[in-house]
Amino acid sequence: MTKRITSIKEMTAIANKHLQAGESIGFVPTMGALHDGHATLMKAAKQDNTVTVVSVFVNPLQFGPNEDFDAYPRDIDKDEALVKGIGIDYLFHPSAEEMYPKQDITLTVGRLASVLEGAKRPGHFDGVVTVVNKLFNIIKPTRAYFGRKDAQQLAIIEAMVEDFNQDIEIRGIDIVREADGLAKSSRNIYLTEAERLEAVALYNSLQLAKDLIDGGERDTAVIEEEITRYITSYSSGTVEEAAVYQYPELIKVDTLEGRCFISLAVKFSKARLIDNIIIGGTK
Ligand SMILES: Nc1ncnc2c1ncn2[C@@H]1O[C@H](COP(=O)(O)OP(=O)(O)OP(=O)(O)O)[C@@H](O)[C@H]1O
Ligand SMILES: CC(C)(CO)[C@@H](O)C(=O)[O-]
Ligand code: BAL
Repeated sequence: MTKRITSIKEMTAIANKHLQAGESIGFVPTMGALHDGHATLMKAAKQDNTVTVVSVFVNPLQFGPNEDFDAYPRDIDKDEALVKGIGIDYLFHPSAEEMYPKQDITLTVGRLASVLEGAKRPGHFDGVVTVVNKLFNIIKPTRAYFGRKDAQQLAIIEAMVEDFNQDIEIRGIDIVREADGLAKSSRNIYLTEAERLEAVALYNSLQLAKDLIDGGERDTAVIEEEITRYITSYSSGTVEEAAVYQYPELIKVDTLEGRCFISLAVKFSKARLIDNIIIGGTK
């Protein structure tokens, strides 16, 4: 039975009770509009831990002034049904007033946020680490689960727990995709019918890049150009970013070497989608 909790005080008391009993807490932070990608994170949390917590909170701090905070899909009852179906113990769903009564102090990420999504969405990762820190302090997880779809977010959270000496194991979970390869995302609902069909171009272009790499291509400029050419030829989307970065250092590389990922951001009429493929490593 899942218990829905909106109060920070109650959530913390429950977390303390479980930790004092020697139980482990697995935590999945989300912004709701839950889908199979989130479900995979939840199942991993359930498998690894005694107690599981999922948070649903559309965090105002990580949205820019011209972004989709108001339009972001919200349906807590539907989310609760999915969370219940998986057998999660607690659904933490605080209000913005509960989470940010004062907001006198927020965190800043620095270099890791100066590229990729951080460069395109100024302040975004400051908002993410601020809310994830608060959620970690409230829920005190033993392990926390993040999707590899948001590769830069995962790298930043890993750096945060290291820099702040937080004794929390961060687990990255592989990207869950639709049957045609499109990465599952709450924002896919913004796609028109025609764009939904075209959006498979993101995945296909990353597969094309993988084929080039498997065929020996090491020049990242060539790989980036091919991805852009493919997306532009097969969809109406605009490529905002197609770039190869070292993971987890998030340094742009000219030649493929070691653990890298190709990051892709494409803007359709309303939806801005991201995807990536990891090369030469496991994270
Ligand atoms: N397709 C997916 N595969 C694996 N993990 C995912 C997938 N989609 C989301 N996640 C992960 O779920 C967590 C919560 O993400 P979030 O609630 O923002 O969902 P989302 O579908 O990514 O939404 P958005 O459309 O805002 O990107 C994040 O760690 C994210 O990386
Ligand atoms: C981690 C997160 C829940 C913080 O608001 C969000 O950035 C997300 O859904 O990936
Ligand atoms: N999944 C990342 C959260 C965001 O786009 O704000």
